[in-house]
Amino acid sequence: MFILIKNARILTLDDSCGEIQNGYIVIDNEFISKIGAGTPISGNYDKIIDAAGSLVMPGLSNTHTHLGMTLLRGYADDMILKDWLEKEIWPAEAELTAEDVYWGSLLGCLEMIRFGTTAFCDMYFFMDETAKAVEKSGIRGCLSYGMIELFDEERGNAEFIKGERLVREWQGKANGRITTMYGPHAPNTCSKEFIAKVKKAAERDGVGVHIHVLETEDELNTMKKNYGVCSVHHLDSVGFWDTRLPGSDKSSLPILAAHSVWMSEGDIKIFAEKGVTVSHNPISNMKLASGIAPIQKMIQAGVLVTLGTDGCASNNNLNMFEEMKTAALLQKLDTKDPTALPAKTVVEMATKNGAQVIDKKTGVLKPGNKADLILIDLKKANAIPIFDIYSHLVYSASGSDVKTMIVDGKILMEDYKILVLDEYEVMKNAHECAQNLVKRVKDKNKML
Ligand SMILES: C[C@H]1O[C@@H](n2cnc3c(O)ncnc32)[C@H](O)[C@@H]1O
Ligand SMILES: [Zn+2]
Repeated sequence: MFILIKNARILTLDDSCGEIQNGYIVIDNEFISKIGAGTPISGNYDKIIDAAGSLVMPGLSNTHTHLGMTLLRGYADDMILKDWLEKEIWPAEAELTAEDVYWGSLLGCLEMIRFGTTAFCDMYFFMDETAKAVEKSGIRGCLSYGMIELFDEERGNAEFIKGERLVREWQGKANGRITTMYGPHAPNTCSKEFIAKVKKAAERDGVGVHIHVLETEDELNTMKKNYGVCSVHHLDSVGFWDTRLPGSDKSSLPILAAHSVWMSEGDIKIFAEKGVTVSHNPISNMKLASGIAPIQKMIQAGVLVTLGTDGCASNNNLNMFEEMKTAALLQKLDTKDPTALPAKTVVEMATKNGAQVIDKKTGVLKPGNKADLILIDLKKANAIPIFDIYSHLVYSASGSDVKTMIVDGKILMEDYKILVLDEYEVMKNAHECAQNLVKRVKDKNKML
């Protein structure tokens, strides 16, 4: 497809270009071929989008999700993380089927399209199903199988095989929209030996790693009690944070650390030195009362920080606009400094920073980059006046202001109409799967 977007206000996120008040973008198949001010040269376009009254910007990147968990939205609220996982979520997940994860993932993709997220990093089970949902929905996904070894070698071997198979079968599929990582669940659910094995496999296969780290004080205390050091230092002792392609620099493979709440100054220094990327999930951290990640300190130390929602059972949605606003407000409150985490920094976290771990040719609108972008409706009461576009996006705009989405040069939603999925079918099937899943869990509990 040869697409022209005209009459647009454009936020490129490209430092050398910035904002264009009235301009155009030309998309040639999956790539942006031209961006400029004013009116474009005429061309033989397959499609012309008149973006008058809209802002065109890079799509949002959600760097920590568990998409299959969309079916467990609101299933177990208001609990502490350990009980929530062990008493409610894991027993429910034991009843999940491949079909559940397919429809749950597709529902998640639908919600992300509606709310402007063009790319995400996921860690879950039955990941072939999530990959199929990504293939079908047209968005971009970096997928990992969540390996929970539980310090059991036999279980670890079986988990590792599933993680490895996902990487081998799906890396680069769907025209590169699907990428993969290894997903060891967390330092308190996987042994050091297992994590060292994962590091080697990631380097061998040339993919990154996605892990939960220092999410709760309980994790910090358990690690200190069992190993004498925190999770970051524990994994540092097996070189996990140095996962990289042999002979290349620290940025060669993405190392994605979700949460990173209970970080010491020393932990932050390790992340900065080793090039670890943090996925900050403020809403999940607030809902589970896990704590407040020292994001301001991490950024000052040079850590690349991105944003994620976490799964729908701890958020309870996939709305990155809510995540952006919460991230900004929470750092201000925590540091008692209203200048902490300004709006521009938050928008960068949700776009170009996230793109660094998913696809480096996205996250910034410039020629040669992939055409992953969204149109935000500015003809809305909450968009008048706009003195600063970053302020609007973080403090006033909402996910429902996203009217059009293009990923890899393909239009997924236009003027609020989803073009790639039968929205009703997805919602109906996901709803049925959720009801049946909960019934199976209840029946099983009755038998116990
Ligand atoms: C992949 C597994 O991870 C589980 N999970 C979901 N949210 C969290 C969280 O906040 N911390 C740790 N683990 C989490 C998910 O239920 C799967 O079992
Ligand atoms: Zn998580």
